[in-house]
Amino acid sequence: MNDKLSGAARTEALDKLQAAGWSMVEGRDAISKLFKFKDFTRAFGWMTQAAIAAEKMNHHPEWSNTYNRVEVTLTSHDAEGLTDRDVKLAGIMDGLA
Ligand SMILES: C[C@H](O)[C@H](O)[C@H]1CNC2=NC(N)=NC(=O)C2=N1
Repeated sequence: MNDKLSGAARTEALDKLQAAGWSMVEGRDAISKLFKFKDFTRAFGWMTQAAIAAEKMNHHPEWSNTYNRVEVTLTSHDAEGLTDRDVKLAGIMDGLA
């Protein structure tokens, strides 16, 4: 699928994501954010909700969890870069946190 973000739409989307704590991944067209929770139960509960939302969108995060922290990377593998799907999933994840 070739729906990679570009031009003004990309700049605007990345500005908003950066203001929300997301940053560009070095060497990849991807964004990442470290989510921190009170404890493991909160972290895993959030992951469960985010996983259900991701599955509904058929758009899946790269992520890892250690105790109360979840490191998330988003990119669109089929487009080999950032798309609206990443922006949407990032917004959902922020809303659930
Ligand atoms: C076959 C299936 O539709 C694809 O593999 C989907 C599933 N989830 C996905 N998630 C992400 N992040 N990128 C993709 O390109 C992607 N593709």
